[in-house]
Amino acid sequence: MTLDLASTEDAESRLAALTVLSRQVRDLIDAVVLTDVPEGELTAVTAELAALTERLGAVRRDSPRSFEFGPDGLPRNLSNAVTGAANPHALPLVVQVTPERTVRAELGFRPVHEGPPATVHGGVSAMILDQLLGQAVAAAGFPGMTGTLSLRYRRPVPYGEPLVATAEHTRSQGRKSWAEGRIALPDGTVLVEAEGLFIAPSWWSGKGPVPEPEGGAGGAR
Ligand SMILES: CCCCCCCCCCCCCCCC(=O)SCCNC(=O)CCNC(=O)[C@H](O)C(C)(C)COP(=O)(O)OP(=O)(O)OC[C@H]1O[C@@H](n2cnc3c(N)ncnc32)[C@H](O)[C@@H]1OP(=O)(O)O
Repeated sequence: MTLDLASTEDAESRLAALTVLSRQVRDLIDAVVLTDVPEGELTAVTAELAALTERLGAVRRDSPRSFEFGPDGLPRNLSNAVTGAANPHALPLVVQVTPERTVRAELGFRPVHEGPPATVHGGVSAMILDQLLGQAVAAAGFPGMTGTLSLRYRRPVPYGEPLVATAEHTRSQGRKSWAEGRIALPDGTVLVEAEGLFIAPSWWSGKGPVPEPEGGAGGAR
């Protein structure tokens, strides 16, 4: 097999442009949440956005990009809801694997993540920790799907401030693996902590039928 370097470069260049677009859309989302412009301006911007949405939809995939290997040989998921640089919904969380095979991410929430006043929505914190714990079991060599995730919300999570999230694999038994993690202030004060059970599905080892997601397409992660 020969690698078509020109088309690989083209694909990477297009993905870089998609990443820049996603960043711009994040800025747009933030602007929408905080805007106080008059109604006429809201209506005018909405019309422009409808036109832009139509342009982007002119050529459409059936489902988001899934796991793939980047030019560096490492797996990536540019469309992931938490880590995907090419998904405007994602923070995106940038997760580092430590030499001890634990995981760590520096993060900052934004007003768009607000639940209670001046506080990050608890479901958003849960989403971040689900991803981080999942990456912790994967980094330890035991990837799986979330079976259970339990959280203890110790203090309100602020947005607009630097935070640190960490997680580590704690044990495995058969197809089940457990991990713990937390979101903390830079001084180590824990705001939310989580424990999760991750299960390597029977169908990964060909021992069971691959379930169809309820409601049709869109099940790929
Ligand atoms: C291309 C390269 C890729 C590289 C790779 C990189 C990885 C990069 C990391 C990504 C990190 C993503 C992190 C986000 C992770 C999500 O968000 S995953 C999405 C959320 N979770 C889901 O959608 C899971 C939905 N549930 C399922 O698919 C299935 O129920 C499960 C959990 C896979 C289990 O299915 P199954 O394999 O058929 O399990 P089954 O044989 O029935 O049960 C096995 C055992 O587990 C127990 N069990 C089953 N379900 C549960 C449960 N929910 N709770 C507790 N126990 C359970 C059973 O009781 C049984 O126990 P034992 O009898 O053995 O003691």
